[in-house]
Amino acid sequence: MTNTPTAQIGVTGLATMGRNLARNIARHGYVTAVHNRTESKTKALVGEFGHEGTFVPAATAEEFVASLTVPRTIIIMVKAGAPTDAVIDELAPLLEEGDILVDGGNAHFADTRRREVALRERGIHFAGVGISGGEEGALLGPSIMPGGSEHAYAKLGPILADIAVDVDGTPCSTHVGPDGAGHFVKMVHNGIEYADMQLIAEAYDLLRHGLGWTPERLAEVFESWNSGDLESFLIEITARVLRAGDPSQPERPLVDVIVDEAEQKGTGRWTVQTALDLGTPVSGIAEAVFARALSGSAAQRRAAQGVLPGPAEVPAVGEPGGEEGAGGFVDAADAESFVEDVRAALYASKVVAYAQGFDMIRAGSVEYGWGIDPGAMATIWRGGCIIRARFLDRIREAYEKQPDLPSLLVDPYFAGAVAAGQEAWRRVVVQSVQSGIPAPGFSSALAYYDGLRRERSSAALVQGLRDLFGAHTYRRVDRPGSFHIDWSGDLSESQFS
Ligand SMILES: NC(=O)C1=CN([C@@H]2O[C@H](COP(=O)(O)OP(=O)(O)OC[C@H]3O[C@@H](n4cnc5c(N)ncnc54)[C@H](OP(=O)(O)O)[C@@H]3O)[C@@H](O)[C@H]2O)C=CC1
Ligand SMILES: O=C(CO)[C@H](O)[C@H](O)COP(=O)(O)O
Repeated sequence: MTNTPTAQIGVTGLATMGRNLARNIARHGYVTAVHNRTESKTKALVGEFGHEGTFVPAATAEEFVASLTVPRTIIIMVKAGAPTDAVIDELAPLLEEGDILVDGGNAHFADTRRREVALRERGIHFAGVGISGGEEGALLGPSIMPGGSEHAYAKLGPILADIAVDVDGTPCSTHVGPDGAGHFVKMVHNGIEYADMQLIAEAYDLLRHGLGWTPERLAEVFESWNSGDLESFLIEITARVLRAGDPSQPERPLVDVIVDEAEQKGTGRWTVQTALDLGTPVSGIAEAVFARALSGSAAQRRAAQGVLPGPAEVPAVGEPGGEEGAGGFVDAADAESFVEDVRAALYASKVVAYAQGFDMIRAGSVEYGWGIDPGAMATIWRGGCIIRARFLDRIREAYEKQPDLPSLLVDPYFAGAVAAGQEAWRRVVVQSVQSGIPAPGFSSALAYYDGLRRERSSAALVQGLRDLFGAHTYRRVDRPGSFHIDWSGDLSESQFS
């Protein structure tokens, strides 16, 4: 099979994401070259969906590159890490100066920076592009976070805007910034995704054990929440999962037969690792990553069961999957107000998680000189991606009004919304502690909120301790400079600068 150069764009890597992305591109009228390491996937795509557009199948990397018009645009959609390097190593020698190579996978932004430099030396434009929306989004319109040079974006931008989902006439794709900026923002997106899911899971856990309601009844609660401030894709699919029955025994809730150990591919962990380097407290994302790790610590969990007691005075909780009204720690008469408290706690904690994520985007942008516009990120996350949510429009507005907003939490709308729910939030955290139902996302978000708003923090004592054991010095509230106490002598103070 020898291809003449007719294809406007190529996609290599035709698994879940690449296959649907290629279909999306072809459906928009682009002649699309398709290639996969294992050729059967290429044949399957063209055999099943060839009628949707003009595909140019290629059996080898050489045929694939030869089928593209010059300068070439190629999107790589393979497993992140070593597989991406392997594909780049195979393609790069076949490319020419001016060609554009796009990595649409979930790459670590540091890898993207490294690859961009290496390929730039060969005259190839490398663009790291974050794509979110899963299988369905890739086909019907994802949210796209393109990084890379202005030059690459000039050619790539219109294609990505065509295939991205549209919200209120605006495509959910915009140039994020140079080199690793797109993958950095995608990484933080996924970190927020972790935090959001953890908070939803905590809300479910508290409601389930607090009220003793069935998952099906709780699905109704989440459905009702989805018509208010919490409206989002994740709340919508929570209702779907809770409503689902076990396919092999439909009267049993699916959620009760799924092993309670959350897995992870790594983007949440990368977010936290990077946040530690940047010094940005993304406690909501960190709690979510650690909660997944704890859930997966099967041996320790087994060892602790029946050994570590819980609170003695808590009434018996209905068996998971038991009858409605089997009993929880909340009095039946208080059920409605408990549901409303949990909703308020979820919303406030979610605002904190997003505020922390946006802080991290700003910190990364400053560190790497990317010039990322946070409001533009909120705009492209309004549709297509996993964290799409009604309140992202509010976040967009907040940054439009004040681009240098110090924290989303001090925007008047969000400050008011969180203040309105804070008493309920505190009640829920107290209740979780008293009942022994862990809610690390809710409680750490509340601790962050209190840490942010208090005039004086406990860190003054930490500084005093550091000065005592290590002469690390401290600053004073009443005059500039660094100071140290002669702790082993006469307790006199000396000034260092
Ligand atoms: N699945 C999702 O919901 C999302 C995934 N992503 C990201 O998109 C990318 C693609 O994801 P997905 O479609 O799920 O596929 P996978 O991450 O499961 O990767 C499978 C693809 O990678 C190819 N591949 C693996 N190793 C190599 C190699 N050494 N050389 C060449 N090709 C290789 C496979 O080829 P072969 O068929 O020959 O094995 C196949 O095409 C990933 O980076 C993922 O993180 C982003 C957003 C959402
Ligand atoms: O990128 C995504 C969505 O935007 C994926 O859904 C994400 O990679 C899932 O991550 P994990 O398996 O770690 O939960």
